[in-house]
Amino acid sequence: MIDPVSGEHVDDLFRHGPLAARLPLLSPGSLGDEQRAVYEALTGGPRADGRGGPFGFMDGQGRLLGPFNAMLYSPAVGMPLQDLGAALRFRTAFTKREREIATLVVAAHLRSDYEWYAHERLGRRAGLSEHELDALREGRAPMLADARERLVHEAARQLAAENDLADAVYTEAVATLGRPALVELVTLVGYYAALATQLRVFRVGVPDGEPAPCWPEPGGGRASAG
Ligand SMILES: O=P(O)(O)OC[C@H](O)CO
Repeated sequence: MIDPVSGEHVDDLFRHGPLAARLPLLSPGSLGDEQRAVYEALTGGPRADGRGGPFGFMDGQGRLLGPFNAMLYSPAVGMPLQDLGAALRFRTAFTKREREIATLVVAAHLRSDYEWYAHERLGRRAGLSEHELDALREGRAPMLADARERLVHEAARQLAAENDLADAVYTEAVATLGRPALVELVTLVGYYAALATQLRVFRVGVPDGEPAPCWPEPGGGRASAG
């Protein structure tokens, strides 16, 4: 979409401002007790250990990047929010590929640069191929041999695009995944949509020095990365 005043692509506007211009990064030394507890849950929890992932969520001064800085501003919400994210990352019944397919569908649908940046790396580590990642980034269905993965993709796509599931997909999801996993999937889509909204509102981009993803133009071309 073109901004009528500046003539720039609106999606690109979010990339050009200084990182976290709207929500200054909080230094570890400035945190109160409740903020410190959230900080320690994030930096001492599963995201930070060997299973945590290959993406940057802390800068050289120990300040949190991505959606995690915002969690410090409201520890009352930030603490359960980070724990919900950890539950979705580490404690569901999904395979890593299934989880990252669903997450990347949301990131691509909402064109969330940081979310894509982080989960593209997690998806690659979970075994998603470059073809599969390209298809997900471009909003296409990847060629998935596994029936469960195809269902996770279609359900996540429908949830992200329509905030609902049609009866046919719902029925197939219950039969294939089971009700507990379907509850987890609906929650996962809502969680990453919430983070993507925060990232957008607070103008949080990818970490310094990392390339932003190339989103497709509405007509089928590629938007330039900022
Ligand atoms: O809750 P996580 O661990 O998936 O982290 C948030 C993402 O990295 C970015 O949206």
